[in-house]
Amino acid sequence: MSGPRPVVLSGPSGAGKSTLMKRLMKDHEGVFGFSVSHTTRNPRPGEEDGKGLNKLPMLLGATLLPVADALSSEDLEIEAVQKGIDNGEFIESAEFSGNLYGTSKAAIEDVQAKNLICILDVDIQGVKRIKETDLNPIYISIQPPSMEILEKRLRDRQTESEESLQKRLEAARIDMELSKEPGVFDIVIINDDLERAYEELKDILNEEIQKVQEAKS
Ligand SMILES: Nc1nc2c(ncn2[C@@H]2O[C@H](COP(=O)(O)OP(=O)(O)O)[C@@H](O)[C@H]2O)c(=O)[nH]1
Ligand SMILES: Nc1ncnc2c1ncn2[C@@H]1O[C@H](COP(=O)(O)OP(=O)(O)O)[C@@H](O)[C@H]1O
Repeated sequence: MSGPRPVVLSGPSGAGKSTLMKRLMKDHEGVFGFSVSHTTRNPRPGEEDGKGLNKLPMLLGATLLPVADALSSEDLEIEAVQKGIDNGEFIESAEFSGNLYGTSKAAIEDVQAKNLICILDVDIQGVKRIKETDLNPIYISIQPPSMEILEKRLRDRQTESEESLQKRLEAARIDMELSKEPGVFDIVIINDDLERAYEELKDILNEEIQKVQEAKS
């Protein structure tokens, strides 16, 4: 299959991946599609199940399984995701900050079937797992200018409890180190000034964007 290459966007929570991705999708209508992740994390206000532009639509695992009195609905969701993973329905999965996240093969196929550039937002563990597959995406890391600025952005976003925020900062330290390893990412973009970071992102994707636009015209 010779559709457009997918794009993996990775980097610490709070680095600005969603902000950049939403802008990219808005400015290039009909070019990108988002690989909708499955997760056991609780939805944030404004996030809706199964809707592409909302960051992380949830897998309502409980609806996929027979009712089991002994299990809470959260357990059922975890079990459903785990079952999908065990059945080989996921290209990758990882635990992040106490929650399970995964990319189903169907999520990617849905986007690729429309000949769109598939964007995957995954953590560094996901990047490593995707490297073992034949997906062949462009690997992009979005990094904050510093830990201090990252913490401020995460606090200002007001989406996390103190505990969740600390877990994200801990994961960010690891991510920032690993992203420096040569050969992991095609490009590391420091999201200091949003405009400049966005221009850099568009530049690296320019060739694939043009391919999709030409195929449509
Ligand atoms: N491996 C993997 N990581 C994911 C997936 N979806 C989201 N993530 C990562 O999980 C982390 C937390 O994501 P999220 O809960 O959306 O929080 P946010 O990044 O702070 O908005 C981020 O590093 C995401 O890149 C997925 O399907 N697989
Ligand atoms: N370049 C930037 N300058 C200042 N604030 C930013 C910048 N990029 C993103 N933000 C803000 O930082 C917060 C985290 O960004 P977000 O896109 O949610 O990160 P991620 O998806 O990587 O977790 C958001 O509140 C966003 O508005």
